[in-house]
Amino acid sequence: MTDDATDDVTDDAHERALPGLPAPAPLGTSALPEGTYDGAVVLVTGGGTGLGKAIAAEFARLGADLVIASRKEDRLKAARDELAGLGGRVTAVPCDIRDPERVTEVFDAARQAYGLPGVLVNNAAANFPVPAEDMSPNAWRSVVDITLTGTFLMTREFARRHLAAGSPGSVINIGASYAWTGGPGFAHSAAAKAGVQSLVESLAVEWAPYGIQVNGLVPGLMPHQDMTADIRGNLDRAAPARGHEPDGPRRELDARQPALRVGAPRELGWAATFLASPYARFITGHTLVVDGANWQRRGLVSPEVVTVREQMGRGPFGE
Ligand SMILES: CCCCCCCCC/C=C/C(=O)SCCNC(=O)CCNC(=O)[C@H](O)C(C)(C)COP(=O)(O)OP(=O)(O)OC[C@H]1O[C@@H](n2cnc3c(N)ncnc32)[C@H](O)[C@@H]1OP(=O)(O)O
Ligand SMILES: NC(=O)C1=CN([C@@H]2O[C@H](COP(=O)(O)OP(=O)(O)OC[C@H]3O[C@@H](n4cnc5c(N)ncnc54)[C@H](OP(=O)(O)O)[C@@H]3O)[C@@H](O)[C@H]2O)C=CC1
Repeated sequence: MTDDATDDVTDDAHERALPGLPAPAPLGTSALPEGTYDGAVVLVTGGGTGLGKAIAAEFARLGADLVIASRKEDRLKAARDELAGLGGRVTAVPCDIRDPERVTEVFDAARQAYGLPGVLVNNAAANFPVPAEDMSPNAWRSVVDITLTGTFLMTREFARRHLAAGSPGSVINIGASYAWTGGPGFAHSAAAKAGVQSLVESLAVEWAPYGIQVNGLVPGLMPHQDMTADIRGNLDRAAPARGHEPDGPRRELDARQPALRVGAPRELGWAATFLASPYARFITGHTLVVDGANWQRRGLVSPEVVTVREQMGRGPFGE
């Protein structure tokens, strides 16, 4: 199984003789002992694509049985076959996390296959760039319902079942740093991710007495082949490709990160396997950011202001 991001420092970094942050360890290696997740069941929403699949892969390498859940059955099945090659068993369950009944069914299917998942990774989310003044009520609802309400429904079901069973569990919510900074052009997603962040802090306290950990995990820019056309288009506008390797490494993206490289999806997977492991049992209510310090990069004088409409190549409002 591959992950898409480059391990190399950029051409720009070479030109400027700066190394940037070191490349990650090779795909397929792990800091955790072999078999750390033997006998564990890990449920990953959106585990059929992108970062969710990369997270699922790292749990699988350490012995976990996986349940992956999302709406599109074809992608889920392809990912199931790919992930099964890593050792553990994998079950794919079609589910729209906005629907509480479907959410119940995912947990029923997981229990039937392997038992109650001990780890839940709330990775599924929705996002597309749109100026706020153009956003329809349904566009807002769709992103907030998937990203925030879906995360809550999954987490609530997970906790109810663990509370009833008297068993411990670990929840990891995948966030985004614009929960803290705001996300111009992504007002719906940024607001939803701020809500997801808040859930981490509320629920960690509420459920620690029962043995349930709730943590956040925030990826920086981690391009992958499953990125939606909308998000990819946004990146292309922000950092135009230099004209070759359309699906290859994007060195112009690397040059815009303090690390002088984007993140590799496996770097997020490694962080997730640590947070849910026996070596992180006193960590709860915490959000770990895996972004090479990109979100702290700002100054009193920043690049010239370009409105979201201009960034998106849209005309003036109302025309
Ligand atoms: C600053 C830092 C930078 C950083 C930049 C990098 C960002 C990093 C952070 C990344 C965060 C992520 O979550 S990345 C994850 C991205 N992945 C995904 O989004 C995958 C899932 N997405 C989807 O399935 C779809 O995109 C989505 C629309 C959200 C959900 O599908 P649904 O079937 O529920 O909804 P639909 O019925 O199709 O559409 C619902 C409404 O949304 C509207 N809508 C849909 N796409 C639209 C669009 N592009 N522009 C406007 N409006 C849109 C439709 O017209 C509908 O409104 P009406 O016409 O009024 O009815
Ligand atoms: N890639 C990046 O650089 C960054 C990503 N993130 C976060 O990382 C996470 C993964 O993003 P990424 O892998 O890039 O994006 P993807 O678009 O690849 O993943 C989104 C996943 O969510 C699933 N999903 C969407 N809607 C629903 C729904 N209603 N019910 C169930 N599943 C759903 C999709 O599957 P399906 O369509 O089959 O339902 C898909 O597998 C997200 O939380 C995102 O916000 C944050 C910052 C940066």
